[in-house]
Amino acid sequence: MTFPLRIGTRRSKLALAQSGMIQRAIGRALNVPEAEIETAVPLVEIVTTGDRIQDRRLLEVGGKALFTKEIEEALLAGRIDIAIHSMKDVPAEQPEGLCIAAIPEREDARDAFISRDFDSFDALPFGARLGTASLRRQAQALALRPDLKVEMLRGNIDTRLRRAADGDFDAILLAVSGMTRLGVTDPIREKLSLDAFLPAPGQGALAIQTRAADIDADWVAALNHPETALCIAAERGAMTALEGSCRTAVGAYARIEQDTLHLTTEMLSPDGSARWRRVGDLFQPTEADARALGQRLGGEVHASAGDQEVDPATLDG
Ligand SMILES: NCc1[nH]cc(CCC(=O)O)c1CC(=O)O
Repeated sequence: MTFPLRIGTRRSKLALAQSGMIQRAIGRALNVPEAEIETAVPLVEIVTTGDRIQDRRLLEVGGKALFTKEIEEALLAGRIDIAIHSMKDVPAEQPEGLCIAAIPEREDARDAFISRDFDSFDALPFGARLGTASLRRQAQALALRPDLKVEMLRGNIDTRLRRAADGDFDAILLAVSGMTRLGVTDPIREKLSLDAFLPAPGQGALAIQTRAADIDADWVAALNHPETALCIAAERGAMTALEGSCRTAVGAYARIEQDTLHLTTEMLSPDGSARWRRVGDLFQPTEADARALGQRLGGEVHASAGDQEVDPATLDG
């Protein structure tokens, strides 16, 4: 790989924060002097169709692909060399010619409880208003507290935090990782348990996307965190089998302890009244083993949930 190594990024604060982190990590891995990083590993800002569209309904029709299309085109056309995505927003299949070359060490995978007036999820009063755009978080919250009134909360992290601070909701839920990367952790009142709020597949991890031909580039191995990659293989195996998307209440979380990978995966009905969960272990798995475990457990969950597929509601995250 020759310099410059151009990182394509959206202009959102979160995208810029994530791209900046990876820019510095690549600089360190390739021994680029601090003063030369901006020229050796430049950030190239790309405005996507998703960023341009103001109309919510059009965004819902186009889906998340609207936020990645121009970036992937720029990779394929050779205008940029690297793109960084939140793993949980990356679809199961990569476009022809592109790949996820590296997965850096995962941040905290938990969901955060944010509230102006209440210290914890359990402290919410009867009938409290909870803001989220995620069907998974809605279902998991209602499974514990069917009395809560779940309301749609859209927008970027700053917008959502402002609405929580304004008291538009009694509480909101966001990924700890996004807030940490933005450097705004003060509003977190509680980090929710991984068991009750089993995260979305890939939550807290980043995906480093390149052209398939660059998969063995020298910086790739330096950025990849093998344990995280194993966990993500398991979680995304489950996601694929569950046909998980932003429109289903699906969770999957894997961790490695003493060489053993532990995977939990589940699906819930949107109102949280039904929950199908499987757990499994593998000792010293390869990525293919981890993916196969995920597919098997996800397939079992999918089979148990049967026809009770969740309604394709207009929720995401
Ligand atoms: N659905 C939006 C989204 N996609 C990625 C993140 C940040 C968390 C991550 O990196 O996994 C968020 C915000 C959130 O869920 O709070």
